Amino acid sequence: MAREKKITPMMQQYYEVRKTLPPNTLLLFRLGDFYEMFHEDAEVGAQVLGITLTKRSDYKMAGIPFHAAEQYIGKVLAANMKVAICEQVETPQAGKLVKRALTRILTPGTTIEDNQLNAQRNHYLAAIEYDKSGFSLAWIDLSTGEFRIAHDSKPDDLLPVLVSIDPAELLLIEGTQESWQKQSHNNPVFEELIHFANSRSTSEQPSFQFDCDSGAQAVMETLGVINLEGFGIEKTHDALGCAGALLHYARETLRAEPKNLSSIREYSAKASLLIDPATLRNLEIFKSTRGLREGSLIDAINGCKTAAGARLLEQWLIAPERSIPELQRRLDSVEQFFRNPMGATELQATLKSVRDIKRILSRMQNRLRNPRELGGVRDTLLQIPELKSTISEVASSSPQAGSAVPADRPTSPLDQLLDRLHELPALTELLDRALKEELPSKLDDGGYIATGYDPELDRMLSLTTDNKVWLTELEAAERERTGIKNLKVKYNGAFGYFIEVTKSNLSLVPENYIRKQTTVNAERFITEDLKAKEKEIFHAEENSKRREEELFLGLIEAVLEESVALTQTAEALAELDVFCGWAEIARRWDYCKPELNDSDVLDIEQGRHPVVEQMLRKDSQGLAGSHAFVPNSIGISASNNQIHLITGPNMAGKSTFIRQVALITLMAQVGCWVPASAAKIGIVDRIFSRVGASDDLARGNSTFMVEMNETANILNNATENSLIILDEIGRGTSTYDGLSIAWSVIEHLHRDPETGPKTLFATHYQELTQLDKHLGRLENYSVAVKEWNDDIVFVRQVVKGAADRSYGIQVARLAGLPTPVIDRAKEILERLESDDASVTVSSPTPIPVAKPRKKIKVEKDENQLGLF
Ligand SMILES: Nc1ncnc2c1ncn2[C@@H]1O[C@H](COP(=O)(O)OP(=O)(O)OP(=O)(O)O)[C@@H](O)[C@H]1O
Repeated sequence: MAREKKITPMMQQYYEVRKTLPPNTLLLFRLGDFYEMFHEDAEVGAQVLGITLTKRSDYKMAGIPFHAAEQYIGKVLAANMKVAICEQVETPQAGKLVKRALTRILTPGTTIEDNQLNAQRNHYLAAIEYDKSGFSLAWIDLSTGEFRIAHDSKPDDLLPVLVSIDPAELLLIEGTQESWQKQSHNNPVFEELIHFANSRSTSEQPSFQFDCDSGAQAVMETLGVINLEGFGIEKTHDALGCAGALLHYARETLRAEPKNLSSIREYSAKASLLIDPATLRNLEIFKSTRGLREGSLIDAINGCKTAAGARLLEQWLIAPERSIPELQRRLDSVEQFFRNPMGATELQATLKSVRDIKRILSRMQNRLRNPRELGGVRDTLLQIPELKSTISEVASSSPQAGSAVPADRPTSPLDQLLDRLHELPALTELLDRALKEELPSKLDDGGYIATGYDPELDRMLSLTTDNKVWLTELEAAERERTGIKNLKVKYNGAFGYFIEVTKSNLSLVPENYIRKQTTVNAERFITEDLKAKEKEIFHAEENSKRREEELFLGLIEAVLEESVALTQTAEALAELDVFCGWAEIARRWDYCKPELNDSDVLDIEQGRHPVVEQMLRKDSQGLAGSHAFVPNSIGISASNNQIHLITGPNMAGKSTFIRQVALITLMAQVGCWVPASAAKIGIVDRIFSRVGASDDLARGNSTFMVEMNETANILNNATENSLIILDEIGRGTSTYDGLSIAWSVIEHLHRDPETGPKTLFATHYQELTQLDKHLGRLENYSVAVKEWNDDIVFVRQVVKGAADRSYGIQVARLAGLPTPVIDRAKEILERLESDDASVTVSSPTPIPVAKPRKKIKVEKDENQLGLF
């Protein structure tokens, strides 16, 4: 009979913890100064972290030093895996098994450690449920305490916000992904959801965790309220199930209640400007088509000096507004700083020394505390009085820069900001008095409480310093007594304090020295006196360390008592940062304050593309602005000139123009000033785009399929308050199919006799320009070029009227196509345009007999047009 292998008590402890963990989790098991992984975890860990795999008795092991654990954990999370931390929870004693406990599970969406978060970006964990009642969504940022829910019967209306928040981790009900796969056939919503789930860490959870009633209960308990009315949320809100799932997951991973959640807000698609996922990508709102921040709108309009400011900007772009009063408040606030550049610059300089209070608070509330972050609270609070007085000065100065400050000033849009900035003098004074100037980042390092703050600590510390003096004196005295000139009193972790005598002096060692250790060149001794003193020193050090930690916890408590005021202050600081940044960008790039109204008109004078303009300026450094952006105006209204059909040569600037109109509208609806000389923006409910040809092979879609999916989405969801930009629709298929689709799309958008979504339609189909004769609200525009001999010069000016030709061959020549190819193309074009398929052109290869271009004649036929 095989003898059963005996498991050591420590490994028993390990297996107990290991069996409770969720799948895809690596267990880091603390053994002294290392976190060890065993068995399969060790194999996976060694591979993911690039560390050595070793074998101990009959199991595999891999370890990482505990002090460098954070960087290794970051790598595991980046590989979309979870990390469970099992710590030693008592001081180890020889011969006794040390107690261990699972203290935390870190997952991609719940980590709150500073070095695992991107300071400039929000870090969300989201839960989704999609059933008969519609689409429910909840998301949480444990690193800041933001908590939101949303429900909509139309999933299309919540996809924009889901894609924009870009959660690091997603919770779904068990079996969800499989059911989405089954339903995805030709259903763009499911396709988008599958793609979305595949591109991030996803955990499927049992369905009871998504139960609405228990979700409501969990939310109330976590927020410490008896109902949710104070947050404007019904107890029966459909997304409370998702919210409950998030809380359950957060509790499981933190191994405690999340302590930094104090409110929950509902996101309403109806109150927001919606930008569907395709348009977010096409307009390069959060990242460029190359997947980088550089080249995106958010990058172009980010003038923030603090990470919290950058995160607020992201939140505002995630949910652009439709509420004019809120947008007006933002625009007016920017104006104050725009008109007071000195004040704004001063504020920005001060903001640089402000710390990320929201994230610091979240960590403190969830038991991750260190002296340096506590010092961050102090350093920030110390700036508040100065910040407030500068803001007051800015608020007091009249809109005309340089004019006198009125004694009794009228209310200012900045008053609201001032009210939310709390000085908290008592807490500031306490932290200032209690903490040293320079602070360690680890609590264990000690030495962070200032001298004079606590007499008891000072007494204990003086004991240890006195003891150290005693040791120096002992060294001098023993040298004197023994005559050993190089005798040293030293310390190491294994033996504590000892006297070291080199081998050559051993004959001089007195009798009371007790030999402890021999090294290559010396012997180490102790004495009774030295041991007694050592005990005294250790005792004093331990006591002072304990006392210091007690004081530290007292300070943390004092900070947490003010967490509401501190959170408000942090939020106000973030706003201040966004406003000052926008004012600076507005000055640097000559932006204007848009006028907002609820009309159906967009009226932009001398508008520019915010990103292309900045790129051109960068590229033209040293060329005295020879590549300056050419501004263009537009006046478009849903009830008057609803559809602008824009033709013009390749490379003329059609796409840039239609995108800039969409971006300017979006910028106005987040409250930012806009790149134009004047702009009147009638609030829009949605921006749609069908731009460029991008295939989506990863999702199994061809270029044309993507194009048609996006077009279908637009036609099904656009309202008369929407803005649509369509770029070369129909180009992904044969000319006639494409032209016919483009044509009927225009007719469809124009079908209502009174009004329709404002549409900018860029096309190379010259035939469409004739539609203006029959569609009353369609106008032709073109991007002008100048002809010079056989060449063209781009002037980038949008003018009224249709373009006469495409100049594709001239542009191809500019692109460097070989001359014979260009000449041949011209020949072919002439033949095709001659309408005569029978003409033989002398050429190396016979020209394929193409179907001649049909002339299109437009005839009035009630609502439809005739094709001949
Ligand atoms: N108003 C402008 N001022 C200066 N440069 C511009 C302007 N508009 C466009 N450009 C430059 O011209 C380039 C081509 O513009 P764009 O892609 O908009 O042309 P297009 O007419 O849509 O071309 P195609 O029909 O081939 O797609 C842009 O990359 C940009 O650098």
